[in-house]
Amino acid sequence: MPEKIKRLALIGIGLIGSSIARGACEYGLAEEIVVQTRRPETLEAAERLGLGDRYTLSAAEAAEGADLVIASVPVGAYGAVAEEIGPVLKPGAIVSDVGSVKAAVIRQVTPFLPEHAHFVPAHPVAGTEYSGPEAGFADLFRSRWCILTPPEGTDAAALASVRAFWEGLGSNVETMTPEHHDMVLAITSHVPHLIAYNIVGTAADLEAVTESEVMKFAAGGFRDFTRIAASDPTMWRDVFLNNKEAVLEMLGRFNEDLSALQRAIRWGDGDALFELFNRTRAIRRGIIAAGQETAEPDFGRAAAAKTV
Ligand SMILES: NC(=O)c1ccc[n+]([C@@H]2O[C@H](COP(=O)([O-])OP(=O)(O)OC[C@H]3O[C@@H](n4cnc5c(N)ncnc54)[C@H](O)[C@@H]3O)[C@@H](O)[C@H]2O)c1
Ligand SMILES: O=C(O)C(=O)C[C@]1(C(=O)O)C=C[C@@H](O)C=C1
Repeated sequence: MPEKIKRLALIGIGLIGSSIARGACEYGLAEEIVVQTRRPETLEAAERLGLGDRYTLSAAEAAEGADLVIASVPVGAYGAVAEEIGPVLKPGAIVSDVGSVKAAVIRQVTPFLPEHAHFVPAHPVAGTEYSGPEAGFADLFRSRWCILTPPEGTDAAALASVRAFWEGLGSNVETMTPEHHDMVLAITSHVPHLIAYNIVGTAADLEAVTESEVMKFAAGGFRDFTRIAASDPTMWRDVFLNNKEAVLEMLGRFNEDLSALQRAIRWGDGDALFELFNRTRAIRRGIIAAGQETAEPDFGRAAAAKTV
């Protein structure tokens, strides 16, 4: 059991912030939780759901006197949050985030934090296509990776404290550089989302495919793409704008491999197609065998449905 955080401030209380609140409460990780969000309606929803002990619309008020501040806002908004909370952070306060992109968030946040505070960037690699405080659930992070990307010279005790917090939520914690994180996540998360947005957009644009037909025949693969393509537009706009280089690099590789597949189809090269499909099937089976995924993933839908 990690040492309890005395005062935990949560800035932003959507899917991720509210899941942290629920998990921290369920696993007894904090003595007091202060919840902040910008919109009164969202704050009221958080209060109705009992996600914290105190509620405020001011990030500075939430962060004042907090031992650990975790911001869970869109990737493009962390700088503004840091600017607001920087002046009120107490000596030794730890600031963290959950952004899906790391280098850009570190660039935004660092200039606004005082010397006496510690910044430990984090990214829980767990989510769903839902957003808002109702969508969260305590076990979202259980058995999922949480990647910490501490800048050089990060205070060891602050790093240990953030690691213990995420382990307390059930995550497996790994550390890496922000640049490496952004490259890995570009291919495992960001490009897959772009592909989903693109294929659903293309299908919807095709004249012959009316919206009702898209829904009517969306039973298998396409339906899975529509789930991903339902993810929050603000969040994903910010991810692509802030991980531009890595995404463009991975898209280049992706396009080359897609052209090779196009060529194999054009020239009837069944062996090339079979070899790739066989290899990718083995990858999926390896993931299931390693216990990282069930054969029929539910992506937290059952848990989210209970709370909505
Ligand atoms: N959704 C996922 O699957 C997932 C997974 C891991 C990490 N993340 C990261 O978590 C963060 C939050 O995502 P989420 O899914 O909880 O989103 P969400 O839309 O459910 O919640 C976002 C929260 O940020 C607040 N917010 C929105 N714009 C803001 C702004 N300009 N300034 C201050 N606050 C603002 C909203 O009021 C809300 O409280 C993002 O950085 C995202 O990259 C998301
Ligand atoms: O399961 C989903 O719906 C997700 O998209 C979660 C997912 C992912 O790509 O794996 C999305 C973005 C986050 O930064 C981390 C996790």
